[in-house]
Amino acid sequence: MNKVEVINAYPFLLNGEWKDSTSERTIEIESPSGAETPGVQAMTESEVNAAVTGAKDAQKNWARKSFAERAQLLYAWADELLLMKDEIAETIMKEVGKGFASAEKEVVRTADFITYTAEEGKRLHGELINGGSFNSGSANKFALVNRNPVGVVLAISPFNYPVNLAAAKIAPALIGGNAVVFKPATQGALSGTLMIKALDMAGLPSGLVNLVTGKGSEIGDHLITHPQIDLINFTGGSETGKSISQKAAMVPVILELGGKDPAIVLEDADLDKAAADIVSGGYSYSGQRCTAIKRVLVQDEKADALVANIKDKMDSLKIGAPEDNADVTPLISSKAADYVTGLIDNAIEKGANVVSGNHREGNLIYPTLLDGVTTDMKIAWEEPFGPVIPVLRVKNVDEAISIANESEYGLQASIFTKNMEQAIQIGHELEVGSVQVNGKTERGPDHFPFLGVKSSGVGVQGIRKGIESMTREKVTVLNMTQG
Ligand SMILES: NC(=O)c1ccc[n+]([C@@H]2O[C@H](COP(=O)([O-])OP(=O)(O)OC[C@H]3O[C@@H](n4cnc5c(N)ncnc54)[C@H](O)[C@@H]3O)[C@@H](O)[C@H]2O)c1
Repeated sequence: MNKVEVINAYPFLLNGEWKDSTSERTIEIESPSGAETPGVQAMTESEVNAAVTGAKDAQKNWARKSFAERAQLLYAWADELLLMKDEIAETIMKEVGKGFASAEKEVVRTADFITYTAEEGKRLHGELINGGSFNSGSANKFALVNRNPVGVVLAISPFNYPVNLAAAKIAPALIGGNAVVFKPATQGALSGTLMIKALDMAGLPSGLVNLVTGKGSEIGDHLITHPQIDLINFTGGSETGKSISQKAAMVPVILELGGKDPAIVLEDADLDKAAADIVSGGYSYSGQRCTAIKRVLVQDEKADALVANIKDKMDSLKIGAPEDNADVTPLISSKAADYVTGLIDNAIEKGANVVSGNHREGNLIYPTLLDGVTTDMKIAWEEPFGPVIPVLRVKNVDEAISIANESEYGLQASIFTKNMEQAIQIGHELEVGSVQVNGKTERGPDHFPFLGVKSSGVGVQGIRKGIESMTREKVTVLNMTQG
């Protein structure tokens, strides 16, 4: 392979070669903490076309390989990633403002994800169905059901886990026999490029994964509507996701979108545990997580005690620079910080009490706790993607369920109670993909199924489900000669 050595802007990988764009345009990456970073190439439409057609060609050979052969590439990729752990973690830290220790964890988790995916792929054994088990069927018919690749997967990832959420699309796609066109988020593209460099070092066949860089708003539509894209696997905001799914027409989509995950705290809850989980679930990485706790619904009787407990625990949050491993760091952009400030201001205007926070230095928003939030405030419904938690006091369980379900989102929900039976009953009522009983909302471990309903997504991921979602069943019917 050629070396990735351009200083001003990273090259992209197209059909086995690291290249600069003929557009001679590059895109600057603005570091949230003001660190110096290179940019990425603004690819032209014809380069994007070459990425898709190159992937289409490479996929044919790859699909002929056995699961065990495909797994070898993934094992080697995981090894290379770990060798590059420090370099990638430093890039994540600078590019998206994540604390160094968390960035390192992201790389290690990604290597684990890739290795597990290789193992899981080897266990896709297919199925044999006997026709005689259907009343009017025949015992002389057998269906052999195998999983075949869909073809070329377009993987579009968000900024917040630029390595993990990208590999969570690429690895299952590859083990399933697909090729991938990978478009990272602009902030996240440097970490994404290094991750692909590791894959290239691991022996990636030419064209099997092509890297496309450029602004989503400029090349996104061209990519999504490209006739040789066979499946779109997107993680990002709900509005972008909805627009992608409309434009994709008959092309299957997997969408992991926004959330407004509630922590529902019942009167018998262990308040200390609930408060600790709300603080880490709501404020870590400044709340820039799809599964961050984004609202608290607490029964009136326990609200004062819970709010006081959360406030106490917020004192231990480290606020500042990603280089110092702070929990709360500057938000990804000034636009993102303005949005969060707007939500806080709207809540205060409408009568919410600031228990803690509401202080801003540049893009750094101090962890903010708002009490007395009511359903006429924007913060009750909108996803801040920042370090602010609204507390809504409810009369009873029914009101908590009703407010939880009124949201357009349905990613996850937490229920804190000692009554398991009640937790399970409430869980059944909640319109979300996953319910966490006595734990914060979070993704993973990565082999658990992961999905959102309503505006939070379409399709299921989580290692095995991800492989299944990016392959399709192929049925071969054997009609045996009658004896
Ligand atoms: N459900 C999940 O698993 C999950 C995980 C992480 C983040 N998210 C969500 O992602 C959002 C934050 O991430 P973000 O700010 O990077 O999201 P975003 O929607 O701004 O961008 C996501 C990706 O889409 C690309 N994009 C933008 N416009 C496009 C277009 N017109 N066509 C094609 N691609 C386009 C971007 O370049 C980026 O790669 C939050 O809403 C968060 O909840 C969801």
